[in-house]
Amino acid sequence: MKKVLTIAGSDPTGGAGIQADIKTMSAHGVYAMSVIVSVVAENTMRVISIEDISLKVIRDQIDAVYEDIGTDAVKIGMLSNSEIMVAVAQKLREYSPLNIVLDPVMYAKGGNALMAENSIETLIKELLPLCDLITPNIPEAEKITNMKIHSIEDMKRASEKILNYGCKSVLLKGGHYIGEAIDILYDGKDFVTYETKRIKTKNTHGTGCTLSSSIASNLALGFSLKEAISLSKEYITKAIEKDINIGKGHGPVNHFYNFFKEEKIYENIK
Ligand SMILES: Nc1ncnc2c1ncn2[C@@H]1O[C@H](COP(=O)(O)OP(=O)(O)OP(=O)(O)O)[C@@H](O)[C@H]1O
Ligand SMILES: Cc1ncc(CO)c(N)n1
Repeated sequence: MKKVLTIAGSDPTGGAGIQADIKTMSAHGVYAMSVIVSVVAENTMRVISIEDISLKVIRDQIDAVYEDIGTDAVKIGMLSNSEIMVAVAQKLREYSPLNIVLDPVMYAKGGNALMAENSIETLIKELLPLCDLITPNIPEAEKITNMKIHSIEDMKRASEKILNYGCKSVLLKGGHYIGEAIDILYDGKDFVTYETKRIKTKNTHGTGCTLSSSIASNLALGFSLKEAISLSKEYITKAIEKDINIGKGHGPVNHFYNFFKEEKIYENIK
């Protein structure tokens, strides 16, 4: 069985963060593990409070995973400050896991900060060079590159700039763009566009967490990066489409619909 680790924050209402990651990974037939770096008291409407786990316990959790089980892919989500980023980066350098997917979470859907503004430099310096893929949304890409993104051309220019910081590839997500839901992959050679129709819904809490966990799972299962993203784009689109309408705000997506029966490619899960 393939094993995937998420290093991220937790959401007690189960729509984003660690909980969304574990649901997504389980739906892909991989064994999910988690290192919790912050406990976020949040729901579909707002963030109430955030408590970071101590650096020691973050490091110990990562050691616990690698001492015993190991990973085929790692998804990194919310890292709330520079000290946590440095601690996680140091452990990643120590264990050199394959298939690192970084979702540079900065804000919750309601606009609350999940990452300290002054830690962007650390994110760029410490974590980007370790990543196989980074999956920023448009506001996150704007912060990383210090440029405004208003068009597909701007998305491409921003991806080139982010790749120069040392990660192997960039998937710039267009969930926040007007028009269709267009994500663009840049791997240093080609731009690949993944486009679906925009679904009319308010229930998009945790879409980024779900997409990055799905990509990490598909990479662990042995798919190439381009295949993994294509399958994951299909997964997130169906998860948004099969609306479950939970909560009073931006509700979670659906991990419970049996996508596998529809997807021949998943018949051989071991
Ligand atoms: N309304 C929508 N219809 C179809 N696809 C969508 C919609 N909203 C987002 N997506 C897709 O969902 C994925 C996640 O993108 P998005 O930009 O929403 O991430 P995000 O802002 O990081 O999410 P979050 O921070 O809430 O976890 C992308 O593939 C994007 O194209
Ligand atoms: C813990 C956590 N991670 C990520 C996001 C972004 O969706 C969120 N709202 N909460």
